[in-house]
Amino acid sequence: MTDDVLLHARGLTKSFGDFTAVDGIDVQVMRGEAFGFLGPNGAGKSSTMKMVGCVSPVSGGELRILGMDPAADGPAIRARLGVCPQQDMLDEDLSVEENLWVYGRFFGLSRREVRARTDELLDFAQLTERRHDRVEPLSGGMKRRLTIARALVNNPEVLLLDEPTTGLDPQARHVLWDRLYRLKREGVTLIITTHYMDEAEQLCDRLVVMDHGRIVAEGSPRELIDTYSTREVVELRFAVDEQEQHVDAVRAVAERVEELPDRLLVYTADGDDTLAALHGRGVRPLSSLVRRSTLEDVFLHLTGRSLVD
Ligand SMILES: Nc1ncnc2c1ncn2[C@@H]1O[C@H](COP(=O)(O)OP(=O)(O)OP(=O)(O)O)[C@@H](O)[C@H]1O
Repeated sequence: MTDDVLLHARGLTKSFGDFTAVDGIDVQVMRGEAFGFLGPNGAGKSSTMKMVGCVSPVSGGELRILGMDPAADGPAIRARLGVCPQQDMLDEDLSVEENLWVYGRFFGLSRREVRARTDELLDFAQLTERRHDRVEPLSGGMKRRLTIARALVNNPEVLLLDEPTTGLDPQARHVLWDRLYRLKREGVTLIITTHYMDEAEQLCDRLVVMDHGRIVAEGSPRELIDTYSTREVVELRFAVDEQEQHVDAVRAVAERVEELPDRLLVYTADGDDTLAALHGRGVRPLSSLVRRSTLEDVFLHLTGRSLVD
């Protein structure tokens, strides 16, 4: 294993009694990467992150972080990690800057070091003007940015982000993504869990798709889409109760069709050609939309289910 491998997992398993939440996964994350775990709720992403964050013991298999074993070297690993858990866990009665101070002191930084770092982190989190405000009334996006700033207090080499934008509105998500791009440019390795395919596509250089504790595919977003989907997808919506009667005609012109309750997804290299062929066969949907394939299509192909089910 080289120094460039920041995370190495082989057969990594997490069990809760008889239940196996993470079922023997193999993963390698390289220094400087933005690496994602994409999967629906319950896939085992948080359980994996907690083992990587050294807050939950490994049940089986091998795990090395920064070349060290969490069972033996937990504190040494944690000192070089930043962790953003799913819940912000800020001290809401303290001010923005006090939250950073408390955390810095917790990491054993001197008062002087913490204060110097605070200015930098408030600037990074775009919270300088709110530094004296109590945390409680801040928006969800601001609290998330403060949580990330707090996780950066110890200048970590790796930042773990568990569902970083869940619950945020679109604008707040984009601000947060922008901050994460910046960290990536600065060389921080990002390990991200998400059930948002657009987040995985935007942020991740490489990712694994997880389902029921297992990895079902691995690659860059582009590679996964090229391997498991077609270039384009045509979405067809029909009048109530009419979808069923068109399915055979649609299947006759496309190699793959997925039936969702409210629409048909037609997988094709060229959406406009497919629409013309459907028209020729007398298929008249209420609406049609041609779009490019996404990781959502990859997940549907691999599992037969939608990520947001
Ligand atoms: N402490 C626990 N005890 C028992 N079962 C657990 C525990 N923690 C997680 N699980 C179960 O393990 C499975 C995986 O949970 P996990 O939180 O890792 O999934 P996830 O992919 O992160 O989903 P989510 O986004 O909902 O957190 C779920 O079925 C969950 O109920």
